[in-house]
Formats: sequence, C-alpha cells, structure tokens
Amino acid sequence: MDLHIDGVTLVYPDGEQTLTAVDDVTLHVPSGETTALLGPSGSGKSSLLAVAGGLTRPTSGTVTFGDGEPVFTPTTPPDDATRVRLTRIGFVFQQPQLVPSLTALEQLELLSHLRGRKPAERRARALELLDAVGLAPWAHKRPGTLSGGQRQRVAIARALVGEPDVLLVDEPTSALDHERGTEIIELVTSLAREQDAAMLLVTHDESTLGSVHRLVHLRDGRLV
Ligand SMILES: Nc1ncnc2c1ncn2[C@@H]1O[C@H](COP(=O)(O)OP(=O)(O)OP(=O)(O)O)[C@@H](O)[C@H]1O
Repeated sequence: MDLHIDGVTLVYPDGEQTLTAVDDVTLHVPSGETTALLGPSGSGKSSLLAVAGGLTRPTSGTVTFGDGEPVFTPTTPPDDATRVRLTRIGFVFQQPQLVPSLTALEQLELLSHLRGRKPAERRARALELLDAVGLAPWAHKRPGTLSGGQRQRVAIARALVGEPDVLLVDEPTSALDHERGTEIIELVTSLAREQDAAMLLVTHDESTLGSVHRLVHLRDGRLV
C-alpha cells in the first residue's frame, strides 16, 4: 500500500526555545517500492521515520496509507497509533532488538501471536520467512549464538511476518561490514517488493543503495 507523508512538521521543545526537526516534508512512497532517506547527522531522518511510524505525533501534517483516512495526525490518540503500528507497520532498527531468551522462530511467532494469527499459521509463516532470509538452518538458535548479520536477518523476517503495508527501516547496516550491509539492503528491498509494502529506509551509506528505487536527501529537516 502507498505511503503518503503530507506536509509533516515536527517541532521539539528545546529549553526556552523550540527545534524544528522536520520542516514541512511531503513524500510519497509507492507500494512495493523503496525510498532511501539520506542526510547528515541531525538532519531529521529518524524524526521523520518516527512520525511515519506513529511513534511520535506530528506537530502538523498527516501520514496516510493507500487512499484511506490519515492514520497519524497531530491529534491521533496513542491507542489508535499503537494499533496501526502493530497491525500495519514493520520496523527494523539499527540494533536488531531481539528477545535474548527466544529462538529465531519464536521471535517471529511471538509477533504473529500479538497480531492475532492462529498457531498453525504462525509456525508456517515464520518458517517461510526464515527460509526467505536464508536462516532456515538457524531457526532454533537464540540471538546470543547468531552473528550480527544473522540477527539483523531475524529482525527483517520479524518485521515482515505480519504482512505490513509499510516497512520502516532505520540504519540496518550500521553494525555490519560493507559486504554484509549491501546484502541486507538488497534482501529487505526485494522482500518489501514481493510483499507490496512501501518501504522507507534511513541510511548514511549511499554505497549500499544499488537496489532502492529513489533517493531523497534531508537537510535541516527539509527535503532538498
Ligand atoms: N526527543 C528529542 N527532543 C528534542 N530534540 C530532539 C529529539 N530527538 C531528536 N532531536 C533533535 O532533532 C534533530 C533531528 O534529529 P534526528 O535524530 O531526527 O536526526 P538524524 O538525521 O536521524 O540524525 P542521525 O543520522 O545522527 O541519527 C536534531 O537536532 C536532534 O538533536
């Protein structure tokens, strides 16, 4: 489903003053495509992703999926935002943020459970995705015995397990070497395309971006 960010501004309180982290950004990511968001440190990339994912309410502007009503606005109640996050958005963060005591398979099954899937469906879907990210042989391993790249693959599979409309990915390769980083970006872009999810990817590293559809640059909170 398409992701529409329309006229989004995010202002943080900053002592006596305010700081405009995102300044009137309008961005459209078509279903099945990946847009990479580049820009120097502090330019507002993570802030824009937080608004797109309903983690932070915009000060003004809206976020809409497909041609429905806006899902995130300055007045969206927190419970509504939580429900949209759980059912329609997949997140991949810089650190995989896996549960240490759960196996790769269980990490995915837990999320499916939270999304209300039936047990038999959960297992089949989790195994299918672990296979898609090349981790079928590691399905019963816990995060402590996986490599950094393998852990990030589990996080990608987990983000996709609920068939999200929108996939939001923040610097997924910062803990990996260049070759692993390129592989991870290619993998997540191709899975998003297969599932018809609109994907917004934040990164510093332009050299890993051969597989994305569009690059946009942010500077001082504005698209340039
Ligand atoms: N919770 C917050 N409260 C106040 N100011 C914030 C908050 N989060 C971020 N900022 C400020 O907003 C601006 C944009 O930060 P943001 O983290 O979005 O940038 P970024 O482009 O993602 O940076 P990086 O590449 O270093 O992660 C910065 O000036 C930052 O200091």
